[in-house]
Amino acid sequence: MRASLIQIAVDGDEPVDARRARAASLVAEQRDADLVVLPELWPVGAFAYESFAPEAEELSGPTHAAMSKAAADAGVWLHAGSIVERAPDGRLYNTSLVFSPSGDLAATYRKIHRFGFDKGEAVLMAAGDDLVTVPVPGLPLGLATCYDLRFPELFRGLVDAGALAFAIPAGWPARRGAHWTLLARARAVENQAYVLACGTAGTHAGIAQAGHSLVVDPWGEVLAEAGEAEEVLTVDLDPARVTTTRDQFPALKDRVLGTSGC
Ligand SMILES: NC(=O)CCC(=O)C(=O)O
Repeated sequence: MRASLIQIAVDGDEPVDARRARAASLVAEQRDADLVVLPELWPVGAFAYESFAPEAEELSGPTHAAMSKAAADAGVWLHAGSIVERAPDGRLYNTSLVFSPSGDLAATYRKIHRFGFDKGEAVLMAAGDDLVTVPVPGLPLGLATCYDLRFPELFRGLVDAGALAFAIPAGWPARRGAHWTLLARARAVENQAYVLACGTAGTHAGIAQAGHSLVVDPWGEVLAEAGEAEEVLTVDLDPARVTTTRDQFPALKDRVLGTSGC
């Protein structure tokens, strides 16, 4: 199984429509991949809070249309990163869209842990409350978004739901780049699962992005890591590696339920 992570640059001076068209053509080029992953809120920028409401879309909006076509053109499973979703009740969500190779919307995930404490996403958006896995053949994917990476209990829940890999789109700032790589490896090691962590490059709303998208195997080894600039990271995954890791070092079986509060 080949995965491509598209670490697209999200710069404030590029119009959203132009970036959407650019992302669609980058996805459509990934015909050799089985699975393609884009970052969090790449149309608008994860820290461009003032643009959230004006650029919010319905689930069936312009990003859905462009990504559905791109997935079908390339014939890939596409985790299209996330959009600012305007729900029918008017609330905004940070919502990930996953498309099948025929371009059908296979899953959505509304980010559970919102970033910003008492401002930004945490006050502008509503929180999701559903764990989501996607039955990608051979490699069931658990979904999480950016700040979710700091909450290990979410990932345990995804493992219990059958995930062998986690897809984590992000808009992670450069100033906490060390946390990004450390936490991505930790989630892989403790859950004995692949981590596909796709961030953004560029600078928007004055926040330089970390880049450094990475793919980590179930033993915690970094298989590939991007630099700071826009880049497509391609890596071959072996789903059997998850089961052999879990069989040969069966730490997940030693969990003592009830001690973690979940
Ligand atoms: N968009 C985000 O969720 C940012 C998360 C972040 O900056 C952090 O966890 O640190």
